[in-house]
Amino acid sequence: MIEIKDLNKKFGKFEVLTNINLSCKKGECIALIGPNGCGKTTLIKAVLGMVLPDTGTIHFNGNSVLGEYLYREKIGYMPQIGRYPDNMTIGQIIEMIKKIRNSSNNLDEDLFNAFELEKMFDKQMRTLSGGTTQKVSAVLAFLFNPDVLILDEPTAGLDPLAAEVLKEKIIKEKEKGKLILITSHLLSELDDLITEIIFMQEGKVHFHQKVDELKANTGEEKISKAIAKILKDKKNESNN
Ligand SMILES: Nc1ncnc2c1ncn2[C@@H]1O[C@H](COP(=O)(O)OP(=O)(O)OP(=O)(O)O)[C@@H](O)[C@H]1O
Repeated sequence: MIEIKDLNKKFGKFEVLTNINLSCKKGECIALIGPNGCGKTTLIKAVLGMVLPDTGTIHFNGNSVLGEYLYREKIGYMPQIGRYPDNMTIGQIIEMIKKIRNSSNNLDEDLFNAFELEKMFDKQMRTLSGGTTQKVSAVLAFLFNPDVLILDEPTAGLDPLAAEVLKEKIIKEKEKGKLILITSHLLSELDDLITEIIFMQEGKVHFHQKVDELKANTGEEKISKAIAKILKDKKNESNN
């Protein structure tokens, strides 16, 4: 579904992405993880066409994304921090996006209903708490029933109940065969969610593995412990 080959990106002299090769298939829920500043958001933005790579290719359903935009209709994107016009209300934002998208897909209002945004329809965006703004971003990402969901730290700022609602929704969409790409620093949250892990470090893909293999190889049940073990083993290898 998404194929990335030999991708490189520099900001000035700073190499943000180095020789990235990845293949992401439908039906998988893939966690993109790694330390702050390792290039996760830049990689996501390259897939969305918001960052232009210096070299390398990205294909979506077999077609190069370079210079294209229609493929984005198939992607629901929840940014790390959603920015919206301050004076518009929640209702106006949602209606505006619906008009712009003019989508023939059935609307998916599960999250809109679960987060009870109807009650806040007339609230201006500038008056919203960070968590409520996140809820608006989540609703918009899922609203047009996209085949692919790219969620950049989706539960950051959400209260535990809302985070659980979102997690259940992610699982439901994965089971429908969609591809879900999710970045998170909260590894404990990913345990019952994800099928694969891409671990990035300093702009490179350190490893891309199925969760089952990762657990079997490390003998750990928890993703956080399995990753810690791999990093520790690598460190020991390079010290010897
Ligand atoms: N437009 C830009 N111009 C210059 N440098 C940038 C730009 N966007 C990102 N960077 C730099 O690229 C590096 C990777 O940033 P990126 O946001 O992709 O990291 P991340 O892995 O998503 O981090 P975090 O976990 O903190 O969200 C950082 O050093 C960042 O400062």
